[in-house]
Amino acid sequence: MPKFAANLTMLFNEVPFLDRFEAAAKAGFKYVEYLWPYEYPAEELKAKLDQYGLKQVLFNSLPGDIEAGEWGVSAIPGREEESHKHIDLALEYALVLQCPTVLIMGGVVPPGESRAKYKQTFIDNLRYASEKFKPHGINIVLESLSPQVKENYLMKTQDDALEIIELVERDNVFLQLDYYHAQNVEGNLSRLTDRVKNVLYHVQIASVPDRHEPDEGEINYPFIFNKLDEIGYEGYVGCEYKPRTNTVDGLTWFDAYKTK
Ligand SMILES: O=C(O)C(=O)[C@H](O)CO
Ligand SMILES: [Mg+2]
Repeated sequence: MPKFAANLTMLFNEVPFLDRFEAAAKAGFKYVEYLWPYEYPAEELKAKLDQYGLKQVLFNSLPGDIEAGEWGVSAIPGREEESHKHIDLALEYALVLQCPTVLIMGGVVPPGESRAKYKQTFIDNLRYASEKFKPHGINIVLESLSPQVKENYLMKTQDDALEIIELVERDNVFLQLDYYHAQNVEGNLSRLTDRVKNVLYHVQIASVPDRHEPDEGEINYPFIFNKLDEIGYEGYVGCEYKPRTNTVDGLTWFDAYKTK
């Protein structure tokens, strides 16, 4: 049975961020993820995790200048030094938070720019991250994003991410499969799950088309959860969705999976 992680960036927005740890624990979650921890001292977040008996299972490297449309700098030629600073900072936080996995954000490839150059830049920076994280047993994941969320992001299909994982040639770089994006871009989710299973390390879920709770829309998540069990997936499943109304009211789907 999947191990579900509350995504505190998307869930429990009814309360301030630092109160979401308690809310998630009260709702029955044992694991949490969120996009970026950097607004708070790592020690303060670790104290929250400990206070509510939660394990942090994922967070991301910094996104760069979101206002300017950036979504990661590690794929952007000329920003290598900044990328390495982001990676070093992510390592600092991962060690304090005892978080086993970091998503390294690649970046947007502006129209007219060489995708090949961005891809090679990302590969080089991932190798840097791999070397830094390896001694601490921390793994890296890459995620492909649908154009309606982030147009011209370096990785759109799962094959885009698989290609980079292969080219990086490091044994601590894996795939984060977000079924919301995968359904929007390519569908065929059960066969896709089979195809990526050897490098599948983190999963995220949300309904399609509205990115709400996994109990509506065009994806049959109970079937997907059984599929993940079938392939022996032992990672986490991040609940990265926008609640229809109130987070807790929308968690009825979770009742069947909550570890008592
Ligand atoms: O956008 C998503 O689906 C993510 O999981 C990343 O955290 C940010 O792109
Ligand atoms: Mg995601």
